[in-house]
Amino acid sequence: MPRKVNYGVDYDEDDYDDGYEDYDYDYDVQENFEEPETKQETTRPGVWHCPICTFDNEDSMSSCDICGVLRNPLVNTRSGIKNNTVDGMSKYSGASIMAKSLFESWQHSTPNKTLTLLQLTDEFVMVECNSSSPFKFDAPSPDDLVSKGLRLSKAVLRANNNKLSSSDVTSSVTEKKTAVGLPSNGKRFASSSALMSEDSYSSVGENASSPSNKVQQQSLSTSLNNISLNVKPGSSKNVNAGRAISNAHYKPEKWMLPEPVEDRLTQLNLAIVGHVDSGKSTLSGRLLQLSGRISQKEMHKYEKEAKLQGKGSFAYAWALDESAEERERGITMTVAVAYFDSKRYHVVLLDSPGHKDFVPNMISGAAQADAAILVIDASVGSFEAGMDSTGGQTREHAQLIRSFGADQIIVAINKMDVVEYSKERFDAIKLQVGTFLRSCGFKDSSVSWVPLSAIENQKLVVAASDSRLLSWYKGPSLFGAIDSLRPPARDYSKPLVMPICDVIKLPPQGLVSACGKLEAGALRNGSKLEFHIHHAREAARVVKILSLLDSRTGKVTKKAPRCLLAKQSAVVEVALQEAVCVEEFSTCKALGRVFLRALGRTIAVGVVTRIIEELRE
Ligand SMILES: Nc1nc2c(ncn2[C@@H]2O[C@H](COP(=O)(O)OP(=O)(O)OP(=O)(O)O)[C@@H](O)[C@H]2O)c(=O)[nH]1
Repeated sequence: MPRKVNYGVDYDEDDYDDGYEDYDYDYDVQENFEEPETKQETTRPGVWHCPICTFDNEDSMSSCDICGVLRNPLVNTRSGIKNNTVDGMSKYSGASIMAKSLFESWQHSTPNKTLTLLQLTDEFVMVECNSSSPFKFDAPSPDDLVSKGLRLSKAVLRANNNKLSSSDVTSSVTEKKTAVGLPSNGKRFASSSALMSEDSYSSVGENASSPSNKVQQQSLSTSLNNISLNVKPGSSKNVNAGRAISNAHYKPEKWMLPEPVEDRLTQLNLAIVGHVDSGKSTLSGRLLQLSGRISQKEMHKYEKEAKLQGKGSFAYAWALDESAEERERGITMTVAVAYFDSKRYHVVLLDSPGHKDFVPNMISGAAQADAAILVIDASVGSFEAGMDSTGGQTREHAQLIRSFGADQIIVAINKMDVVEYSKERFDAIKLQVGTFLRSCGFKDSSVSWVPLSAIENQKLVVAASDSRLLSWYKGPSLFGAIDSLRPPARDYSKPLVMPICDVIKLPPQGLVSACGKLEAGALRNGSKLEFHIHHAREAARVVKILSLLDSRTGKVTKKAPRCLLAKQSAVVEVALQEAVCVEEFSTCKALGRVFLRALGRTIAVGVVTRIIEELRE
């Protein structure tokens, strides 16, 4: 429906460099928009229908189990409250679906090839590209898969470990006990131990002996603590010395360095994240359709099928949400992967689940991301639910994305049609989210804002046609914002590091397949490898809180505090139940980022500063 038009962009062009101390961390900003009338829920016996996300909740629920919106009118639901969480998570392996798609991506560049981890030879893990048939991905839970793969790798590594000389490997295999520094506070450190830019991290890592440099931090939030891991003196010396020597001696072979090829698009792993029902899958489906990856015929099919199931509004989402349960529930449960080309990039789109129960699956996507689109539902109630400090996935996803190293983010303020393309609403959301993103460690210059409507195709590829949006926004479309992202840096000259996102066992042949994102180095047939699994989940125990830190200066303010409160920063020692592969952040950023979760919530983010006890069996 064509409407009126008006004016222009209000991009922040501030370049923040490392001036984190300049930020205003008080992000509990009051909004100054007028609340449009809220929609009324509809009810059927035993269930009430959420007016925002259309989910049918049990009558006992006082707020929507999917999007968190309060029931309207609020009904007394104290008796017989049942936690109607989404179950079946373990049946869906986001990682495996992602693995499948990543193999497809591999095929994209090298047709008819799959990446197969064949076996450990006497000395090395061999990775080979062959034309074996695709794997089966009817996998159990992602974490089961990863830990199974980890165990298997560990077992074989143990058997072969004594044959791996320091010149063959460049980093530690496993660690068991670590000390974690928890800087909290939602603020970044201005100096060595404050929340830093990635460059700052590197330089700090070189001076790890300085007390103020022992803890390095990454993105923080006001509700989160930051963590970093330490090693006991002595053992760390040997561990790090060995690593430094082998890295210093490393010389990439000629084939490892990329040849400048014109006309080849740079690959960009782009995670689509955000609160449940904000429209991530719909937006992803739209992007695929507009970039020609979904044909009109396919789209008609999705529309027809979605209508038949009474889920007409989910037609675009169906392109990504492929399982029957996802479609029936109208939510994404696993990371879906799709591809499209923009002018500059071959985009690998990682559509993440927004529901709180599937944050572990979302993490699989976040770990692969070079950049992210944070989708925000502009409608009244939904945006606020996403920003809720206790359960809002807008906040949690932004923190996780940043803590995995993606420092560029596009904020897609979606469903602008629902708020009549109101500039006031857009500005209020931008103010609140912008302050929060700064507290997570995003520089203003690395954040772009696009008001859009995925359903009405406003501002996705071309200029808006709705006059109300056109009247005040003349900035880039979502495609334009994607093309404005900085290309990801891949360090080909360093030794190979490939954190594994998925491991699939092929029992008949006794083979194990693995896939992951190459963080550094290069890979080809017969490459000698060391595998790291960096988003494995492992039970851990806080052994002791070593010191509290001033979150601005990073200086120790108190030794051995008895407890750690929200927003505080600290160095904490953590013991893991089983060994996992990690590196100190100064050695390898990708393997040095950690976060702690408890009771289904992310409670702290930070980095590994020291490995205390290394398991080398
Ligand atoms: N009015 C309006 N509705 C939208 C828009 N984008 C998505 N929706 C609707 O929002 C609902 C949820 O959309 P999804 O794409 O499934 O949301 P999601 O964020 O992928 O959901 P999860 O992955 O389960 O978190 C659907 O009914 C969509 O039709 C939009 O721009 N405007």
